[in-house]
Amino acid sequence: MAGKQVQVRFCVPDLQKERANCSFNKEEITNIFDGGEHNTETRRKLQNIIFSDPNLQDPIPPDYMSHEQRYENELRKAVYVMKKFMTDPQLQDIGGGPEAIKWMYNSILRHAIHKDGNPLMLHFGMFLGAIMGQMSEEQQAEWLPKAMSGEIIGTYTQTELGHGTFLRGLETTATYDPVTDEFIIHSPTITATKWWPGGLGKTSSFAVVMAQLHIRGQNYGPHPFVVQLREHVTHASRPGITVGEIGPRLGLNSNDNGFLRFDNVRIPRTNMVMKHSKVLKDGTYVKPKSAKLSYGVMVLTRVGICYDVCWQLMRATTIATRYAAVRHQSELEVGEAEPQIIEYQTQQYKVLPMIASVYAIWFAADTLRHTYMEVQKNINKGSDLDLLPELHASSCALKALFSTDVTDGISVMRLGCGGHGYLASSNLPRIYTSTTPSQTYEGENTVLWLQVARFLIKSFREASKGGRLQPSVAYFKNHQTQTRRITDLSNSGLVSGYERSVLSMLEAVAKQLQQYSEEGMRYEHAWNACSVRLVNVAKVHARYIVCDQFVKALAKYEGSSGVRQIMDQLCRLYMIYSVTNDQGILLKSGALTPDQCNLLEEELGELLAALRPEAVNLVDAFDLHDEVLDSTLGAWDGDVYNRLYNEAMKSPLNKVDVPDAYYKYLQPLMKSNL
Ligand SMILES: CCCCCCCCCC/C=C\CCCCCCCC(=O)SCCNC(=O)CCNC(=O)[C@H](O)C(C)(C)COP(=O)(O)OP(=O)(O)OC[C@H]1O[C@@H](n2cnc3c(N)ncnc32)[C@H](O)[C@@H]1OP(=O)(O)O
Ligand SMILES: Cc1cc2nc3c(=O)[nH]c(=O)nc-3n(C[C@H](O)[C@H](O)[C@H](O)COP(=O)(O)OP(=O)(O)OC[C@H]3O[C@@H](n4cnc5c(N)ncnc54)[C@H](O)[C@@H]3O)c2cc1C
Repeated sequence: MAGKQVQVRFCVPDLQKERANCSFNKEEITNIFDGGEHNTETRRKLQNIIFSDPNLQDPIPPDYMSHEQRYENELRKAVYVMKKFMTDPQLQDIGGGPEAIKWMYNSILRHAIHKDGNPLMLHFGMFLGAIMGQMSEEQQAEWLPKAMSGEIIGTYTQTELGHGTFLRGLETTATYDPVTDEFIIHSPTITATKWWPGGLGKTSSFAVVMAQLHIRGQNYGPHPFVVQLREHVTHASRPGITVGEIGPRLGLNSNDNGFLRFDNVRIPRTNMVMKHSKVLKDGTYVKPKSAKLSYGVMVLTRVGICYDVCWQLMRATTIATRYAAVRHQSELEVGEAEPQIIEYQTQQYKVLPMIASVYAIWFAADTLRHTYMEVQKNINKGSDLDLLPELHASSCALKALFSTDVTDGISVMRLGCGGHGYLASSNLPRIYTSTTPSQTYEGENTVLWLQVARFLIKSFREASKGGRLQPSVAYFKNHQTQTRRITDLSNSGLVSGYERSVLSMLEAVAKQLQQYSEEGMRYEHAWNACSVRLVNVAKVHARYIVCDQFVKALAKYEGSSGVRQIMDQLCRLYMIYSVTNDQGILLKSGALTPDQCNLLEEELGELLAALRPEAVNLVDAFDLHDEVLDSTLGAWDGDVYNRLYNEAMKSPLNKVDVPDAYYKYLQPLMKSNL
């Protein structure tokens, strides 16, 4: 248990001092992030088993491996994990088997096993997600056992060379042939080549393929189909299939992201993924309740990404906070001992708001997950889909906001560790390169912001007519009666300040849209001409959601008073950090005055000072195992300098005193200059 470990494990004196006085029950916080005591226990058991298994160690640090070695090493571990979970009696005790594998790959532990991506990620994430969320019961009975056991490995292939964002522009076709009861999957152009899917290059034998459904010359839009790409046993690509890997990326280089082309590949009609839309044998198309239901896997993954980036921020803040307590630099008072860098207010301003952000993200992600589950329940019951626009807008807003906040936050954590933060052994560079693509995949963020803006403008117009509003925009109903100024600076006052700012921004942009329309501009062009403003208002609305959810989550919290108190402080910090960052917007909308901004800035300084003594305890409470952190700067013991030195010794260049390259290049140069 983390609390007990504190008593017995070695750590450097600086961290001992930090840990000596903790005002709250760390274990209670650990349980929040695990989703309950039982989950904490399960995770710890799992990590004890996984991290003591020599087969899951890397033979050399992955940074020193070639492209092929990295892929092979991660695939080896992923397959080993699958087999181990199926057979190891220790794991059966804690609910082993396929469900546990899925559980683990959708938890923070996957970042510990696979440090730079994992060839089976898309299999466990989106392929299984498509089977479970998009297939009929009959189809699930056929495909799920095969996918769960690893008999088939799949991925989700949607993006093409020519189109990622604009789904309706996909060029891959699935043309129904009623004579043979088959679909013909085809890539008509170079730009129709599927491009990017994880695990596609060399790993997957099957794929869910998004293709334009054509029946008797009519295009019914993008639909998902299951296509076999590689032969059983030999794994050779099948006739009509051209498949391979797309080459090195900024990060996630073990994912074998791939390309895929189809040359009139025939699949049975029943391989169309048919929970929502169907094609009958005679070619009749059965419409879904909503055309957007086939986008459901993307929505689920956007929810998953909110958690995933939260875990990445937990890792980065743990590393940077512990390092800030161990690192001494400069002088606060002339002639005095060099202080821990965490004593500098500017350093506190780097780490503490990011620790608070972890909580903010977690609570908002949890609410989003519940909305997702409610919509799923309604879909399965066949009841109305009223909440679908809410789910779409909120999942777009939170995925876009969190992926940006966390990527920026990790960058701040790296800078907060000075030069050592730039070392691969700090793990901050890899945490960064694994997180930044979340701003692009599963919907490029600007595009998602524009989807949110579309929802806001629609809702704003609905509110003016006194129409029904979705939960996240229920506050629009007051928009005509409210004065803009807020008078109290409490959390609920600040949330209200955000509401008023969104409404003020919407009013202005709606007016501009209207004006362009009156001047004869087509709506789409007017929209484009206003899109910078539209993105801005979407961002402020997203921040409003997160602040609102944080306050609401604490209002419901029933734990100990110590934890409650520290979370109240973190919530306050998150609110003031957000509002002061956005003060230009809140001032412009008239929600705040400059004097109020000054008061908030003063309070921010006081909060940083109040939370400073708890910083290390707060990140300890995330309970991240050293293997999850994988960092010279962030390990629990704080033995930073020995770890840095030992890691440097692993550089292959240090195997010999004088490398061959010296004799080849430098020596001739140096000799010629003698
Ligand atoms: C512990 C918890 C949970 C565990 C979960 C596990 C999940 C795994 C998590 C793993 C985490 C991390 C690993 C990630 C690995 C990376 C994988 C990356 C994979 C990919 O990138 S796959 C490809 C993704 N591609 C995209 O996202 C493309 C983006 N584009 C689109 O989504 C759409 O094209 C669009 C931009 C939304 C536009 O679509 P379209 O042109 O059709 O629509 P319009 O703009 O015309 O709007 C029409 C109308 O439809 C509404 N709408 C659009 N989309 C949806 C939707 N999904 N749902 C509901 N409604 C939708 C839109 O609002 C319009 O409505 P309106 O007319 O205004 O009423
Ligand atoms: C690491 C990684 C993993 C991936 N994994 C998968 C996977 O497993 N399966 C899969 O199918 N795909 C995958 N993708 C692809 C990913 O989903 C797309 O890259 C993403 O959806 C963005 O699409 P795009 O690349 O076409 O960008 P584009 O849409 O071409 O974006 C380029 C620029 O154009 C702008 N833009 C585009 N449209 C608009 C618009 N309507 N309004 C305003 N601006 C616009 C964008 O904001 C952006 O600035 C992955 C990508 C990455 C990086």
